[in-house]
Amino acid sequence: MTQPPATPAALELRALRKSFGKTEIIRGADLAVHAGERVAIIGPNGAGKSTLFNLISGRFAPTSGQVLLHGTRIDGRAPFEINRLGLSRSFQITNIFPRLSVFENLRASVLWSLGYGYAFWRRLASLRDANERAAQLMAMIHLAPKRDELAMNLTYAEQRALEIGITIAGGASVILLDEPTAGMSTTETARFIRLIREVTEGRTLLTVEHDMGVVFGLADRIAVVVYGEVIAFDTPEAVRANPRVQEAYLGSVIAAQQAGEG
Ligand SMILES: Nc1ncnc2c1ncn2[C@@H]1O[C@H](COP(=O)(O)OP(=O)(O)OP(=O)(O)O)[C@@H](O)[C@H]1O
Repeated sequence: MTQPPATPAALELRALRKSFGKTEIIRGADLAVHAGERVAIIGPNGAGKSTLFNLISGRFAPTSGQVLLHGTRIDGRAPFEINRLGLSRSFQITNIFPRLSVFENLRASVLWSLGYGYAFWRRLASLRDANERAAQLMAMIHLAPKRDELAMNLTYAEQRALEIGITIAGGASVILLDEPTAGMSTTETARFIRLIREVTEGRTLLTVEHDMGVVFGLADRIAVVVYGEVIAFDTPEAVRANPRVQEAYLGSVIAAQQAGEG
């Protein structure tokens, strides 16, 4: 009997390498993320985490190796093409239009994802669909009470929630979040982790994160990047107990956090 083909990983990196000039920053990274998994990428400063995100989202082309989205090669493609294939990235620097309301921001993202500008004959139907979808998104990110508030007048945490709404507006199956809770208070962070869990339910999430509380609260698996390589990719418990990770990174981070708390 022939085996049915295995479902491809939602996102896969194969022997990925990236050099800037003569300096190799990503040195053969391998990673396979299952559909529906939430993965945090951690590692010391300068390890190459942002570069990996830039390679995955199409900002940089790799020097060699492959990036696959649901089995389709996306390395070297333009960011908007990768977005159309179902991968959406949110930045620390926001994509929000400050002078548009919450609802208008969401609707603009939905319309963009529908290719509104190119299908004006579908205008009325699209607009109705977009309004409905924007309203759904607004409820998901708990900003319905702020429907008509200009984005510039939201609190920082609300702006980050809106950013997540914009990121998922197109229905992407794979979401990349860059330090989603950076700059938030402890209470806001806890609330935001719950929000991220809710809105990414059924999707695949990759996040770059420095806050170990967020990492251990959010991730099903953790990828540890050190010096341009994925040195461990496992459950939070296994990563925490991994001697190589302890030595290369986590030992010092946990010690620093404990010293900070003490
Ligand atoms: N466009 C670029 N040109 C040249 N060097 C770059 C470029 N982008 C990143 N680098 C270098 O690549 C290395 C890895 O940077 P990267 O930002 O990916 O690390 P990181 O793990 O995200 O670090 P951090 O945790 O501090 O954000 C750094 O030495 C950085 O200077």
